[in-house]
Amino acid sequence: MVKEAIRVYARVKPLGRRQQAGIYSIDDDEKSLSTLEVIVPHDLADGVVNNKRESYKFKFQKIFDQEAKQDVVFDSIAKPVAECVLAGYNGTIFAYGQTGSGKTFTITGGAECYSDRGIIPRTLSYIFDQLQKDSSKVYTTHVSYLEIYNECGYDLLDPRHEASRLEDLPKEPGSTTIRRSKLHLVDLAGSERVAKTGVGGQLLTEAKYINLSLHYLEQVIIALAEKNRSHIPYRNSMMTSVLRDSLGGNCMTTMIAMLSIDKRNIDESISTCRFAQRVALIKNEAVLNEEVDPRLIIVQLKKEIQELKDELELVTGKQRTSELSQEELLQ
Ligand SMILES: Nc1ncnc2c1ncn2[C@@H]1O[C@H](COP(=O)(O)OP(=O)(O)OP(=O)(O)O)[C@@H](O)[C@H]1O
Repeated sequence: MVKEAIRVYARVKPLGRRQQAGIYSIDDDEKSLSTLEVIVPHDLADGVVNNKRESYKFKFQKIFDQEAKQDVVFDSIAKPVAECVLAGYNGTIFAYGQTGSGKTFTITGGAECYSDRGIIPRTLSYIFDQLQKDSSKVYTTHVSYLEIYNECGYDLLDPRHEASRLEDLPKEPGSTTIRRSKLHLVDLAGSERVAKTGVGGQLLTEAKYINLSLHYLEQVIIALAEKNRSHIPYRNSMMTSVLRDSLGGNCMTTMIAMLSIDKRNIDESISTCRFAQRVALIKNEAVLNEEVDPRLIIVQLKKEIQELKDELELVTGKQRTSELSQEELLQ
């Protein structure tokens, strides 16, 4: 069993041409955790004397700055998780942050050039490369691509694109393998509050669902970070039900906090960092998912029975039939 806290990384999205950077600094220590310091200057509109905090410091496993390329992010964050999955542990990587902070770019990738591909394509090709190299084992893989929209699940690999209930969505069972592991690569919805989005109609309904499911995710995180909490409210939303194992369970989990250091988005970035610090308190216990395969046991038992039958026939000279007698059938 491997007991370790959820690993929390941060990635700073490059500034757009018209954006102005807020004041921040990164203290990237190779040997220990990295620190992000965000400075929010006092606003004179709040009065000359005010006690608002000016400097906020947050610790991360590592912080990827605006220059960080996709291959570096994959090597540091996703490769170790893929290695664990190949060894038989469950793994999850999820990206959290406000709209436009780079979650999809990091998890799926950008469409402009091949080197912009993100964690999903890189992890899949890495896993399949490793499977091909290892001829000593038999591997079975199941892939599902799930979208949760307004509390309904959609299997994106199913051309019918119909809404499904959680029980009906494809699972990754792997029941014929001896070691089975699940890998979740998750791109969450934007984390900003409904009030800030200023939308109505269908978009408002969507924003409310997003807020609600992120709210339930937050509740689960808070409950998990508290010591001695016996009830964790996983069943409140589809997302927390799906991620149940990944959060506070049998999984090696990694979170990427996506930060936009544009001046206007500093408040949202600070709230993303606060959320990340709570997530970093959660400890998961990953166990090797090793089990005896019932199909292999049946094959082994059949072989043993045949050998015993042959032996008996040799000793008694009588051939035994496997057909049941009338008496046995009636029992
Ligand atoms: N590290 C990066 N380098 C270059 N471009 C980036 C980077 N991160 C994000 N972008 C670009 O910024 C834009 C917004 O990013 P993205 O769509 O990934 O945000 P998001 O957090 O997934 O937003 P939403 O919550 O709306 O899904 C995209 O055009 C994306 O290509």
